[in-house]
Amino acid sequence: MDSRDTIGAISTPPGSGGIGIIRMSGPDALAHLKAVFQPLSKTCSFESHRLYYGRVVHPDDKKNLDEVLAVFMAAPKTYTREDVVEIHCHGNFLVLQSILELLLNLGVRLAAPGEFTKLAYLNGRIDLTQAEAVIDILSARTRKGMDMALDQLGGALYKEVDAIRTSLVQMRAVVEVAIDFPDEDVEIVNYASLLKQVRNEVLIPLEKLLRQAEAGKIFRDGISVVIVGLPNVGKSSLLNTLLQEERALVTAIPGTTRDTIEEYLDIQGVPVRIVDTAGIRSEADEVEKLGIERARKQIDQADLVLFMVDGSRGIQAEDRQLFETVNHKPLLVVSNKSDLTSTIIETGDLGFQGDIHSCIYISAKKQQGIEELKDAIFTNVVGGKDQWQEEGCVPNIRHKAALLNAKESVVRLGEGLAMEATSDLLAIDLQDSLEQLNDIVGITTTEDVLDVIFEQFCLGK
Ligand SMILES: Nc1nc2c(c(=O)[nH]1)N(C=O)[C@@H](CNc1ccc(C(=O)N[C@@H](CCC(=O)O)C(=O)O)cc1)CN2
Ligand SMILES: Nc1nc2c(ncn2[C@@H]2O[C@H](COP(=O)(O)OP(=O)(O)OP(=O)(O)O)[C@@H](O)[C@H]2O)c(=O)[nH]1
Ligand SMILES: [Mg+2]
Repeated sequence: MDSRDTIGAISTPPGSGGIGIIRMSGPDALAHLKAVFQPLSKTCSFESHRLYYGRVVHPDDKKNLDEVLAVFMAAPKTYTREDVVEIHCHGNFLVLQSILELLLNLGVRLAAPGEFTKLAYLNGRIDLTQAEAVIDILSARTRKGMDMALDQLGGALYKEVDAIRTSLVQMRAVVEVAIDFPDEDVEIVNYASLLKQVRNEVLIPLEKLLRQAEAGKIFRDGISVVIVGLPNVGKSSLLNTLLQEERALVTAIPGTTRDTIEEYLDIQGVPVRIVDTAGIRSEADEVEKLGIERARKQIDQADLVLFMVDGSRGIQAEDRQLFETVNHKPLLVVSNKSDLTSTIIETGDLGFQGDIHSCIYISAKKQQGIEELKDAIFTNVVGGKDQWQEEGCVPNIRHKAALLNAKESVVRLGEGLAMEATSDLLAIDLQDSLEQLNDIVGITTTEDVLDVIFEQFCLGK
């Protein structure tokens, strides 16, 4: 990436919206704006961080491309720390494309996905965890996920990792003095106090972050829940009730759902991908058979299976046969149509080993028992509400891998201190753990890791 060129992109999603924004960053951003922008006020001096009203006009034929608001933001107080220009157009993708094309013809380079945010990171406005938080914000599917990402964007994770880093740097200085003056009479390394510092300032905070990564994982990554059962038990009705929307066709004819249907749901902050499937039966036509194949694939990938039976009919031989084929997955038995009769479903009769809470009685049609079902899903995947007591930032999978490596070195360091090992040995473990933490915040992160991170962005961010 040549820091001297000026990049540009459409920063709003394709499609129509109220406003669409084109963004440029780089030393020529203002010159390019001046080339295409015709102010409608007499006093347009492009003062930094001021919106100006005007038109974008083609420099050659003076064709009016749109009525816009434009802003110039002078470096370094900008998103990228370079000069930034935004042109706020009407939210029509054709308008945005023609203006972007004009700018590209003037010499602007089309930005790579995430390049604006990468500049913000490379120019030191944010650290790598904050850049990653921007991705999480764009992809958050629940308010809780959003809140977690905003905390991280605010530097919550950076601060915790940085505090541990500071402590390691301090200890390294002590140990290095000892390496430089090996014959010093006074004992430079106080093993007992260093050991205490390692435990309190490094090991305990590392373990806390690792616990938070584990507990928060579900809110970050979400889960996949698939509704499985014989035809006509009410699977699609449940999907519709959960979504509060007539998403799937519901009829009294068995075999209504042919393809799998997936949607997203927020269950107490957990992003849940919920999949409705074709009812599974042996005598199925060609199309239905393909649907059943798809259902099987979804079951394989699912974190949780909702095994639905028609409670008004009780458990049938076919239910039992189907159950055997999904019994290896984590599952909840859902007895539907509780509005008709209140048969007690013996989950043992299915061959189910779970506890009695594993059968939930609902009426998808009358919307009864739905909250209980959501609670059961939440408890099943989070393992009871008590486990999510700890607040605080949630390291992602990349951070977690580095934290585990850091912990390994720190444990070794602790052992070294307990044995009063030589300073150069201690220094190696100190350095190893420090490097892992440097990787998290992006001090020493390699180019290929950065590529993987910033490729996840969409264009214009
Ligand atoms: N129009 C618009 N809206 C937007 C953004 C944007 O770039 N443009 N954002 C981004 O995509 C987000 C806001 N994030 C931003 C973060 C930092 C700065 C920024 O200029 N920071 C300067 C301080 C500016 C000041 O103090 O006035 C800095 O940190 O030095 C701007 C936007 C969401 N909304
Ligand atoms: N009384 C009653 N009827 C229900 C309930 N849920 C679904 N039904 C009815 O059961 C029939 C089948 O419902 P669907 O939701 O289409 O069942 P499905 O499991 O998706 O069926 P397939 O797609 O064919 O596998 C429809 O006539 C629904 O109105 C319920 O809770 N109570
Ligand atoms: Mg259906």
